[in-house]
Parts: sequence; C-alpha cells; structure tokens
Amino acid sequence: MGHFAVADYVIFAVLLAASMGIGLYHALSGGRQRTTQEFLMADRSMRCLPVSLSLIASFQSAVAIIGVPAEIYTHGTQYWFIGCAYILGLLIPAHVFIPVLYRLRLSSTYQYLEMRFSKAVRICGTLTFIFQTVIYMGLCVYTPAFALNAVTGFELWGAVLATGLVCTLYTTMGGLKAVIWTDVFQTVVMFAGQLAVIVVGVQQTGGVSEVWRKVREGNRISALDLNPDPTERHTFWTLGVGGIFLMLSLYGVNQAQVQRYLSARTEKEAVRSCYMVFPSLQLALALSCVMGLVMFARYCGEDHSDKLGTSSKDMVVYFVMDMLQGLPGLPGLFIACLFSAALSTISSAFNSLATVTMEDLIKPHFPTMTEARATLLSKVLAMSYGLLCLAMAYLTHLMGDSVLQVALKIFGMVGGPILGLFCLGMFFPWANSTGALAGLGAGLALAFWVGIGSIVTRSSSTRPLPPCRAVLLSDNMTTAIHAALLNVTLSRPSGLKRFYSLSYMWYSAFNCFTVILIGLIISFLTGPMKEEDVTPGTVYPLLGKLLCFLPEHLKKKLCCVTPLGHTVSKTVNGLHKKISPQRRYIKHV
Ligand SMILES: CC(C)(CO)[C@@H](O)C(=O)NCCC(=O)O
Ligand code: NA
Repeated sequence: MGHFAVADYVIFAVLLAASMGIGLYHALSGGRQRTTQEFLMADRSMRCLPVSLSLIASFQSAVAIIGVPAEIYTHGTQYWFIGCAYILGLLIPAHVFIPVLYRLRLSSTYQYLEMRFSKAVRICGTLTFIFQTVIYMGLCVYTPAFALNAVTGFELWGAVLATGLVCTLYTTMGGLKAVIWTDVFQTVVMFAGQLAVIVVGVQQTGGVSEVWRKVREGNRISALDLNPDPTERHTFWTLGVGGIFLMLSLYGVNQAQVQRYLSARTEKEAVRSCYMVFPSLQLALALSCVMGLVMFARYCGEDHSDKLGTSSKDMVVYFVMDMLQGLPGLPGLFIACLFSAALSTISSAFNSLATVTMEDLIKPHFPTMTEARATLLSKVLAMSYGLLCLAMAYLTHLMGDSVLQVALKIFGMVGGPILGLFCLGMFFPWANSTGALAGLGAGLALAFWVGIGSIVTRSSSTRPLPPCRAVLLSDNMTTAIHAALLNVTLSRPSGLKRFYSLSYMWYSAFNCFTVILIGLIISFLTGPMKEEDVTPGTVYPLLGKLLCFLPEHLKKKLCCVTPLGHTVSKTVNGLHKKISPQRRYIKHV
C-alpha cells in the first residue's frame, strides 16, 4: 500500500501549483490587492457562478469527504435525508438574510449586530465566530493529513504544514478573489476525485446491479425514519428539520458565506448564487453517499476482516487506496480531492477571520487608519490566522470521535447561538441589546453544557448496523444475541444523561431558540426596544405582512415595525448613518 507513481505526485503538485498561481495572478492583476475593498470584498464585483461554487466549498471539507462515506458504510443511508433540509435551508437565506444584509452594504455580518443592537453585541458575536472558526479550521487541516498518514505513512506534520502554508500564501497574496477562484478550481477537483472512486469501485464490484444487490443484502438502504425521539441521532426529523437550522447558521449568517454574498455585484446575483448552491450541494451529498455504498458493496460481501481492523477514521482512505492501487494517477487524484476540499475550507476561514478581526475589532478603534496600512494589516492578520491554524491542528490531534460528528457539533454549539442572535434582531423588533447579550450568554452556556456533557458521558444513541461479518452469518441465534446486546447497552438514558443525549442534529435549532427565548424575556423585563430606536433596514422587511394573521391589538402590542418597504430601504442604503436622526417608519396596524 501507499505506492505512489510519478503521475500521482504530479497531480498533487499541480493542485498546489495551480492554487498558488491563482493567488499570484490576483496579487498582480486588478487593483493589485491595495485596498481592503479588494482584499476582503473582491471589489463587490463577482458573478454568481464562481460565488456559488465557492459557497459550497466553504463547508465541504475533507471531513465530509471522509466522514459521510464512513457514516453510510456503518449506519446506512439515513444521513442522506439531510438533503431535504437544503430546500428551506437555502430558500430562507436567499429571501430573508441576503436581502437584509446586502442592502445594509456591510463588510462584516457582525456590523449588523451593532446597527440593530449595540457595539457590545457586535463584539460578542465576532468573538463567538472567531472561536467557532478557529476550532473548525484545526479539524479541517488535520483530517486529510491524518488519514493520509494512517494509510500511506506520509509524514503527518509535513502534510499539515504544506497545506497550512500553501493556503496562507495564496490567501495572503490574492485576497478574496483568489479565495473564490481557487474554490472553483478545487471544487471541480473534489467532484472529479469522488467520481473516479465511484466508477472504479462499481467496476471492481461487478456493475451497478451488483452494488445494489449487496447494499440491499447488507441493509444499508434506510427507510424514512419518523421516530420523533429527539435523542435518536439521525431520523427524518433531526436531519430534515434540525438540519434546516444547521443550514441557516452556515448559509444564512456565517461570515464566510455572507462575505461571498456581499462580494456579488448585485443583490439579484447574490440570491441567484444561493439558488445555484442547491444542485451542487445535492451533487456533493449524493457523491459522498454513493461512495459509502460502493465501498460497502466492494468490501462487505467478501471477508475482509483483516482490513476492517482499522479504525473508522481512516477506513475510507484505506479502502479508496486499496481500490485505486495499480491505477496510476488515480490515488493522486483522490489525495488531491481531499486536499482541495481542505484548502478551500481553510482559505475561506483565513479570509473571513481576517475580515472580522479588521472590521469589528481593529478599525473601530483606529478610524483614521490609512487604506494602505489597513490592507497591510489585513494581510498580516490572514497570515497569523494561518499559523494559528497549525496550532489548532495539534489540538485536534488530541481529540477522538468521528470527525463528521465533531464538525456538526461545533456548528451547532457555536453557530446555533449566533443564528439565534440574528433571528432575534431580524424578526423581533422589540428585542433590545441587554436581551441579546443575555440570550447569547444563556445560549452558549446551555450549548456547552449539553455538548460537553455528551462528550464526557459519551451518551449518543448510536445504533450501528450489524458489521459485515454478522450479515453473512445466517445463524438466527447470533443475530438475536446481537440485537439483545444492542438493546441492553442502549437502554433509554434517564435524567441528565437523557438531556446530554440530545441528537447533535438538533443543536443548532435548540441553541437558536434558547437565545431567542431568553433574549425576549430579558428584553421585556428591561423595557422593549421602542420602534423609533430600531435602525431602518435591520428588521426583515416583510415581517409586518407575515404577522398579518394576528389580531390588531396584539400586533400593536408587539409594536411590530417595518421600514417603509423596499424603496425606502434603497434610499437609506449606505446613507443610514448620516440620516439616522430622521427615521421613517410605518406602523402596521
Ligand atoms: C455542511 C453540510 C452539512 C452541508 O451538507 C456538509 O457539508 C457537511 O456535513 N459538512 C461537514 C463539515 C465539513 O465537511 O467540514
Ligand atoms: Na472545502
């Protein structure tokens, strides 16, 4: 194992060289990255195709490429139902979050929190985002390096350093334009690598019908699970409904994504790019699920017990390398696929971290800073986060667990409360700054209580399907014993343990609602926001219409305010600071 041909090294080198080349090109063309507008916002001139490919690349890393097939292999296709969440999970960002955020002409999403609430809320939001992204980034750079090391003996820290440094370099040189265009290229490589594995795997198994027969026999095609139990890890409800909130926290309010929407040349182009994410994200999901099925068909029908000894973390890469052995170029393509996925994610992380640090934490304190100095500082920031990423990879090295679950837990634990903060601001005009701060605090506290509780007590109701060899045993006794054992070890947890075993797919929704609920209670206790104090354009413009079913007196009580519709928010656009004393509202009564 692990014999790379010259072609493999060439393909991997081409990936790194092309990414560097794109970075260099954008460092030397256009405005040569001399303004923060260009470095952080791509001059707000992007078209929808590159933006949409870049949007899917941000959160599709080697974690998903390795983690999803491993999930399908061991638990069947239930996870695939997360595709249902993509519908509302993308329609809501396109028609609720993008209109509000785009029209405010922000640079950082957290600027919204200052306009709507106060500076303190903005800073807390920014720090929470930085925390989330720095941890996630370590996971992303570590995962492919670890898998590669386990299977081919490739130097672990060498791979981590190479990815971290290459990515830091092109991100620092070429700014957001380079990040977006390398994302486009890397997404194509990612799809190509997965497709190659599927084609080779199907061929080696003996055709599509043979694959189908084997996965049916192994019970890997899951039926729709409508079990309402919220502690059940993957059901239609946790994936299809809880997943919507996960998608909203990623595609609606996450800085990495909002920055891409804002870099689009028009609002329409931003909305269109969000729509175009749907088919590409379904394709990405389908490719990784099918890859898991093909691997099951290829390796579980036969006795490969010696190979199954490897842990699930590196199982996928092990199987892939085994399948692609002796096909020069293809192992290299798959490695390039893994690293493309990782690079495109950490480059977004570096750039978005540099943006929020600059816009939210530094610029407000140095209003007179020259553009040249601000740009230089942004580059230094992008580079420092690159180096921090290497340190975070070491921290991930110390963690266990399935990488996909870790990533989804981080998204829910930290992304959920941030989503709650934005929802509180956009949909509840009477929420005030104290309420927002208290809500965020409570949301994060509860999130970490459940999250860390579940890690410490290891309470997640995972019900692995019988391993391959058990399937082959026709002995009914063995199956019965197996089932009995599963029931004993997975008897219903009680008390706090039951609370800790909440499915991580619910984390985003649960934490978002905590923030909204506590935020509203504290707001009403401390005196709700008065309609004339709410900055125009920060409340969802159609909120008044959405609430039309409420009785008049109730609407009045909730002081539902909406800026005077689209025409006003357009004139207010960008000028809101200058005209802020003069506020125009209509009251929906
Ligand atoms: C974000 C989702 C859920 C969208 O399908 C998916 O891309 C995913 O499972 N990502 C895992 C995290 C990662 O790949 O880094
Ligand atoms: Na990626």
